[in-house]
Amino acid sequence: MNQLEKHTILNHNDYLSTLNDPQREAVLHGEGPLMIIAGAGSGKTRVLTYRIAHLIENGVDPFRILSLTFTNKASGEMRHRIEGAVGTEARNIWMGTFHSVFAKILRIEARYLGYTSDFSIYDTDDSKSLLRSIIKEYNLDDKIYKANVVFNRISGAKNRLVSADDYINNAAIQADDEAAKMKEIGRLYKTYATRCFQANAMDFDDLLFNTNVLFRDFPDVLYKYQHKFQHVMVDEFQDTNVSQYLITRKLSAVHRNICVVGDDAQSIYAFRGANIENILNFEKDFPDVRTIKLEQNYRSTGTIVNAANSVIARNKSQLKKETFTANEEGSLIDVLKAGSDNEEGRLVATAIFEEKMQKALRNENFAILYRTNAQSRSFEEALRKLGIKYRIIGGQSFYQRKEIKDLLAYLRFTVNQRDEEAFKRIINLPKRGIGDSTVAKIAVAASENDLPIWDVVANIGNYASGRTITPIDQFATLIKSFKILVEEGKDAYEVAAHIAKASGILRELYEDKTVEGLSRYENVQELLNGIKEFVDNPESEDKTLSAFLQSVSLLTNADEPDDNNDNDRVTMMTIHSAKGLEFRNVFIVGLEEDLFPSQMMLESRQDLEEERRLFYVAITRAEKRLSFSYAESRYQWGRLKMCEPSRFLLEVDPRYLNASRILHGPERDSSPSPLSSARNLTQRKSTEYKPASSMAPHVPSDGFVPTDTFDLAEGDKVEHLKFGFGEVTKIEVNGSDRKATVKFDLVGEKTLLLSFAKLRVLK
Ligand SMILES: Nc1ncnc2c1ncn2[C@@H]1O[C@H](COP(=O)(O)OP(=O)(O)OP(=O)(O)O)[C@@H](O)[C@H]1O
Ligand SMILES: [Mg+2]
Repeated sequence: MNQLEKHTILNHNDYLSTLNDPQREAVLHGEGPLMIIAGAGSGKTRVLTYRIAHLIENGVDPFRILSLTFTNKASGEMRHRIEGAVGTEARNIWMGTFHSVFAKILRIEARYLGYTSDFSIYDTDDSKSLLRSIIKEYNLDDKIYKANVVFNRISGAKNRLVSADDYINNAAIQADDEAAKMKEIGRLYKTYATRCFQANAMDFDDLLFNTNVLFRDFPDVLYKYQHKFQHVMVDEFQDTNVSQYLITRKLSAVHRNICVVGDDAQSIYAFRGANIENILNFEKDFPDVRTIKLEQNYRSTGTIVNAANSVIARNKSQLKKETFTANEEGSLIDVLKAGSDNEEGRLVATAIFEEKMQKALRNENFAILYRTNAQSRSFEEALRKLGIKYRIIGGQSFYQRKEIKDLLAYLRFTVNQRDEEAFKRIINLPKRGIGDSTVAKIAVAASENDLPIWDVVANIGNYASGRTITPIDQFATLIKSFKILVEEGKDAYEVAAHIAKASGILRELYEDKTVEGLSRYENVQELLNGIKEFVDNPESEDKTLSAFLQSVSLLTNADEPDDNNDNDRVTMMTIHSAKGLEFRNVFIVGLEEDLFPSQMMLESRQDLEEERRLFYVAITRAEKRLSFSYAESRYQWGRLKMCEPSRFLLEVDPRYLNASRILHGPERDSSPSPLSSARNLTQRKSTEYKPASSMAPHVPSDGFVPTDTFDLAEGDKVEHLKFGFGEVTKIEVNGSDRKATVKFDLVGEKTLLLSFAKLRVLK
């Protein structure tokens, strides 16, 4: 069963009977604003789905329903389920992410903003590359003005609806950046925005920013959509930012049928401007809102729900709500302790292997969740060695691969000859002897003369002389020949297949006989297959290249196309992209200080609380079984670094942790290959997994050791790495599960699990 089939397709008659009372009340709620703020797994998304089905069954035209979700995948699943209830009419719902839905509206209304409907969408790489060239053109110090940092500043401004001019004219807004010695952000922002506009391109933030401008400056356009959308629904409402909220509020101002669902405890995008205030503002903006509470969790075992509650209760800023479950208690949470990151990979992979065998599970029942994408490597290697298939959501996804971006850049430039980033990517690809400085000169000439880049390229004789003219002329002729195909009305596949050949991309990859070359060649083939599928799909009304580009430009990393025949894979992804999803068994890995909570999030209480919400999101993805893991050392920037268990491990009520199963790896990182160990499970178990109590003491130089390696008694004075000095007031032993209650001078009483709390006894 995959994620999709797991949810039985809605049956026309019986779906109301599968809801509890408050859920049914929400589904049947008639006109007027509705808000559901409720804990994880309580059926918010289910309510939204059934509500849409119910509206359609009662005569609401699907074209007049707008439903905003977090990933395209989530909206695909929703649509699929609604289709089961109401039939193909479900395809007409305006459903998708904020970005995809508003890109669609912006294409229709592009002319109001001075764009053509073929505008390109710059991804983050394009944006940063453009900024890098501007920073260079201005001769700014790129150690202070890092493209990444500048990009984030501009993005932050856009998400607060601050335009470049607003920025330049407002000293208060600039204060932060000036304090960071970045006085030039305003000028960079302004030039960046101008260059994007000249390139007929919008970046991700512009899709929201420009939608706001469109609705602010063109009341008749707003009027049209306000009247069109009779019902507006928003899932994951806690993560909408100001700009998204404003759009939804305006769109629902006429009919006032707005239904938002979310969970403040799962708000994890404050760094992108998401604002819990939205939830509070909603009640002000819609004083007649009907608020419905959902308190029963249907997803997870009692242990998992209680563990999650014990963690989130530590956050000061949260709305009061209770979650309980009628599901079984389930097994305790395992804690896997590894000597190194490689060993952590092996422990997790072997645990998956064993659980699969013992319970006859499938790969897709498992998910490994980490804080940062870079952590995937050790798990990938270990899973591969055990022959367990996996899929990485995010990271180097298909559409991020170089050869795919190269061909897409050709396609983009064919459709929009003002696209500066696409131009830079392809002008010398395959190599034509056109150097970076020539490319920079072309960009500057275009910018100085306020011309689209294409006008300079197509008339290069007017702007340059010498050797470079011939290859640029040839390039211009090539692009013109591609444009003719589009103008003749050829479909996306015909044009793209021709471009792949005529540009020389396919030939170059074909001639590269290395393994990487071959796989790149296959990737390009795969992209062409995808375009063919798009063209042949009866659901694609518009089969032009431009329509295809629109459909792929907003695929987020979480929206990787599933490999049809091979869905049975372990899922690996960051916690951020796991939002809204659920898996039978979940491993939360890398639970170490500075990694999770991330070092960057330790500076303020707000940041730490956001990080804790992220931990809460991770825990609540699990249905039946949850495991934590951490490594005692890992390489970072080429140096071996000792790591300390995450404070979050200590924050989970120890009642829910399976201390007797704190699984240790071998003392040193010299275990046999996991493949051979998998064949000898029983034998390996006795050598590799040692219960905590039988571990030989390993005393690091700082004197802090897991306390179960020596005797500790009530009355002992101890020092803890995080909590400081304290006195042991109680010791509890339950099998090999040992806990100590310590009264700390600074932070008060804490109950610690002795197998991983690192204490030093003061004699
Ligand atoms: N009344 C119900 N009876 C049986 N199963 C239910 C019921 N309500 C929800 N579920 C199931 O519980 C699980 C969680 O539901 P859902 O994903 O809608 O929760 P959610 O509140 O959106 O969670 P999250 O906050 O993580 O997004 C799903 O598998 C869903 O099908
Ligand atoms: Mg949900």
